Amino acid sequence: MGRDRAPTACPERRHPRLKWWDEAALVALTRLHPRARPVSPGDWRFAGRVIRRGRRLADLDDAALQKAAQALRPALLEQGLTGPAVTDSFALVREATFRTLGYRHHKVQIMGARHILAGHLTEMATGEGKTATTALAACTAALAGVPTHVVTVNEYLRERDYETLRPIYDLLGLSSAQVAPDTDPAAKAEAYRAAILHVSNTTLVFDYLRGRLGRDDLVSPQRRAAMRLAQGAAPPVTPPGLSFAIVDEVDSILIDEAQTPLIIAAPHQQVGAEDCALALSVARGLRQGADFTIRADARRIDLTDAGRQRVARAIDAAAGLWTIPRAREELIGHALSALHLHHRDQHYIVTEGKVQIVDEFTGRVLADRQWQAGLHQMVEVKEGLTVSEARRTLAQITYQEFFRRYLWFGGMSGTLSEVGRELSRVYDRPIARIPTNRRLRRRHFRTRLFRGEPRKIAAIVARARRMARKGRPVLIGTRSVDVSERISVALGAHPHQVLNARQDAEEARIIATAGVAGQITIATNMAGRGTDIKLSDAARQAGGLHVILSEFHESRRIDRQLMGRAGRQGDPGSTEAFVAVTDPVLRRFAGGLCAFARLMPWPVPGRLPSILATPLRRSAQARAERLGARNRAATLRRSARLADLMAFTGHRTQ
Ligand SMILES: Nc1ncnc2c1ncn2[C@@H]1O[C@H](COP(=O)(O)OP(=O)(O)OP(=O)(O)O)[C@@H](O)[C@H]1O
Repeated sequence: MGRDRAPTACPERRHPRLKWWDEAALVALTRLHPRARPVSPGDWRFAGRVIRRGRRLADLDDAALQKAAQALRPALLEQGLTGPAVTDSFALVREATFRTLGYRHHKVQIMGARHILAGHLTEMATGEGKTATTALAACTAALAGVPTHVVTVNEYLRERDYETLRPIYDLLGLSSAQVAPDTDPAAKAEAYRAAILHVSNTTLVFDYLRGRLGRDDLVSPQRRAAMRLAQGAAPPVTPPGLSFAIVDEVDSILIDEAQTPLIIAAPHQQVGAEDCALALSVARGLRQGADFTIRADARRIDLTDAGRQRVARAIDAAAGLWTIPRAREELIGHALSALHLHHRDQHYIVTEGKVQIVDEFTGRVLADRQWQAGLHQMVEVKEGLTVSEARRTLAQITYQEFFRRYLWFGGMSGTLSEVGRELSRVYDRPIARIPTNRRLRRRHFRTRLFRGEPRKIAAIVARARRMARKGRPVLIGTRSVDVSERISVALGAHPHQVLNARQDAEEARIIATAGVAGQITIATNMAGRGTDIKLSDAARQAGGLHVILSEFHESRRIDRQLMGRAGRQGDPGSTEAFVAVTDPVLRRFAGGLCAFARLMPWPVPGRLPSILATPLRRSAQARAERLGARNRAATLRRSARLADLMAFTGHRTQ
C-alpha cells in the first residue's frame, strides 16, 4: 500500500456554512467539480495484494482465523486505515465471507471497500454486491476500534443485510447488532454499544434527536417535559458518538430525502375539524387561474388578490381564526393543497382510518409522520376521517446536516454520477467510480411513447404477458400505488403479484418469488433500490428478468435503480419504458413540449413517435433536478442558520 497513492483517510470534519448566493449559484458551481473519478492503478494493485494475501489463510481453521483477526488490532490502531494492515484485514474478511456466504469478493468489491473506508462516495453498479463490500469496510473499521454504523434506506434492507453479514462478524469475533424502530430502549442502548451496528437512516436520526432532547445540558426543562409527553415514559436512547458510518444508497439519503427535515413533535392544540371543513368548502368554490394559481413543478399554490377577496366574502360570518387574514389564508392554502396537490394512493394511502404518507422516492409508508401546520388534519377531513392531534416541533434535523456530524462517512450507490458534483461540493468528498466485475448483459429496448394512459397500460399488459409466456419473469415498476393497482386490474386473471405500500408486510415473500420463470410482479419504487431478485435457472435460461418502466421518474437515478433489478452479476436481462405524454412527471416538468408532441400526426392510433421520448425525458428530468438542487441548497442553508441560532442560544450542536 505504501507505494500506491492511497485514498485520504478520515477527512476532516467540515461544516461549510452556505452563503446567500449558494442557492442561486449551486447548479452552476457544481459544474466546476470533477465528476466521479475512475479507480487508479494503485487500487487494482491493492486488490491483487489482498487476493494474494488471502491464499495463505485457506489453511487456518475458524478459531485461528478469528485469532488472526484479533491480532491485527494493534497494527490497525497504529497504522490507521490506510496502512498495510488494511490489506491483511481485507484478506481475512474475504476468507470469512467465503466460509460463511460461499463466495469471495471480486477485485471490484475490494476496491469499492477501500474507497468507502477512506470516506469516499463510491459508485458501484446495481447488483455488483455492495452488501458484501460493506463487510470489508465495516469489519476493518471495527477491528481498528472505530464504532461503525451501517446505514440502510429502509427496515427491510437493514434486516436483510444484517442477517446476511452477521455470520461474518461472528466468525471474526466482532460484536454486532441491529436496531429496529420498535426495539425496546434497553436493547437499543446495548445495540448502540456494538462494534458494528446496522440501522435504518430514519431510526438512527430519530434516536439521535430523542437522545439529544433527553440530555439535560442541551435542552431546556420545558422542552424535556414536552418530550416526555411526546414519547411516554420511555427513556431516550443516545447513539454514543458518531464516528464512522457506511451509508448505503447514499444518493437516496443525501439527495432524495434531503429536503424533508426529520422532526420530533409533541401534541399541540387541535386544528378544529369544523375549521378544516369550512376551509375545504370555501376552497372547492375557488377557480384555478382566477382565484389561485398552482405551480405544479414547485408544488406550490398561491392565492390571487381576487381569491383573497372571495375568501373574505365567503367566510363573512365566521369567527375565531377566520378573522385574522394571514391565518385564514393559511387555512385556505392548506385546503387547496389538500385538494389539488395531495392525491390519495399517490401521495398517501388511507388505512385503518388513518392517512399514511407514502414516500415519493421509495414508495414506502412513512410511519407516524404527519404533514406540518395543520395540512395533515386538512387531508383527514377531506377523506372524512377523524381528525388527529396536531403536533408542535421540538427538534429537527435534515439528513445532510446529520451525516456531517460523523467524524467521517463513506457511501455507496449504483447511481451517483448524476449527482456526483453536488455531493462532492456539499460534502467535500471525492466520488469514485468502480468498474463492473463482468460485462453488463442487460439490453435496453426502445421506449414507446403514448398519447394517454389507457393505451399505455394496455400495451404494458400485452408486453408483460408475452414475456411471461416465454418463461421470463417480468417486473413492472410504477410511481404510485394507484397506477400499480390499475395495471393489476388490467392484467385481470393473468397470475401476478403486487408490491406497494399496502403490501409492505409481504415484501420479502413477494421479492423471493419475483425471479421465478413466468412470474409478473407489479411494484412501486419499493422494488427499486437494494432489491435483489434472484433468478431461477429456468428464468435465467429464458433471458432473465424483464423490467418495464410504466413512467419516468423525476430523477434519472430512480429510473436507473429500477432498471438495475435486471442484469445483475452478469445475468441476462432487459429493460424498456412505456410512457405517455399525460404522465405526471412529463406534464409537470415538460408540459409545453408534451403539448407540442401531441400535435404530431402518427399513423399508429394512440401512439407518438418514440424518437420524442428521450428529449421529453431529458427536459423534464433536468428541470426537476435543477429545482431539487435549489431546494436542497435552501434547506441546507436554513438548517445551517438554525444550527447557528441554537449555538447562540446555548444549545450546543455537537
Ligand atoms: N463476490 C461475489 N460472488 C458471487 N456472488 C456475489 C458476490 N458478491 C455479491 N454477490 C451476490 O450478488 C447479488 C447482489 O448483491 P447485492 O444485493 O449486495 O447488490 P447491490 O450492489 O447492493 O445491488 P443494488 O445496487 O441493487 O442495491 C446477491 O445475490 C449476492 O449474493
